[in-house]
Amino acid sequence: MSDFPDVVTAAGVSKRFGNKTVLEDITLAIHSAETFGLLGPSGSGKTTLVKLFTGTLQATTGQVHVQGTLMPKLSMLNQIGYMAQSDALYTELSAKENLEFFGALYGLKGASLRKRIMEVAEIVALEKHLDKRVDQYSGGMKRRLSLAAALLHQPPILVLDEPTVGIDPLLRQAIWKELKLLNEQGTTILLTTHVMDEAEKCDRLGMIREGRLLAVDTPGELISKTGTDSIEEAFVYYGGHQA
Ligand SMILES: Nc1ncnc2c1ncn2[C@@H]1O[C@H](COP(=O)(O)OP(=O)(O)OP(=O)(O)O)[C@@H](O)[C@H]1O
Repeated sequence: MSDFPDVVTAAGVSKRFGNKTVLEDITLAIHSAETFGLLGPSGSGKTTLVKLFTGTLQATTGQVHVQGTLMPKLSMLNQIGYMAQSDALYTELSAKENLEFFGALYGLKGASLRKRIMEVAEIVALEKHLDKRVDQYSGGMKRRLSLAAALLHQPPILVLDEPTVGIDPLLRQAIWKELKLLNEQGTTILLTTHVMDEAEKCDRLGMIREGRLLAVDTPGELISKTGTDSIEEAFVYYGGHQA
């Protein structure tokens, strides 16, 4: 487990593209070994925010720190498993070759890489499809392979941008079980979601709309503070459209 109680922090973070402000004055701390969900409608800035956390983008103003290190910082890549929204896979290669490639990037090799590939393939139920070329994969299989790639190097921080889109409910449950297990073992998980029942599984939620963080709390507190019956209603209360 990390020595830093707040593993990922944003302090007064704004992000502009040209003259368009996409994130405005975001201050947020993600605690060690929690599952933190970012919930917001399409275009609200979730992906941009996670890209700032992974160091894929740089804040226009304000600061992002990961484990106390100012981002972006290339050397922090090993600490983060990032599953982007669009799958960054080599479609002309097999799933196994993709995992070998990503494993090598993280310095894994030989028997330990082979063992780890089997472990992550099992987590996402792709062990029987490892030799198939990725261009023969369905959308959901590609998502699962992307998740497997993010898990390969056992990073202390997982950043998952809509991890279960296109994944059937049974497998989604299995993946959540695995995420919770990783959590218990000390992995910090930050994810974005549109799915309300997933939001309820998070330890804390950040509700985001039009680039602003509207509220951060546990699902239970968000519901009781707003006097509503569900996360969906709480989100609407805070001025969000239904996600
Ligand atoms: N590189 C870019 N240049 C200009 N505008 C951008 C860029 N990247 C994102 N945006 C804009 O920033 C806003 C937030 O986008 P972002 O992808 O962060 O939202 P999101 O909440 O993740 O949406 P979704 O749920 O649909 O993925 C959108 O209006 C988008 O068009």
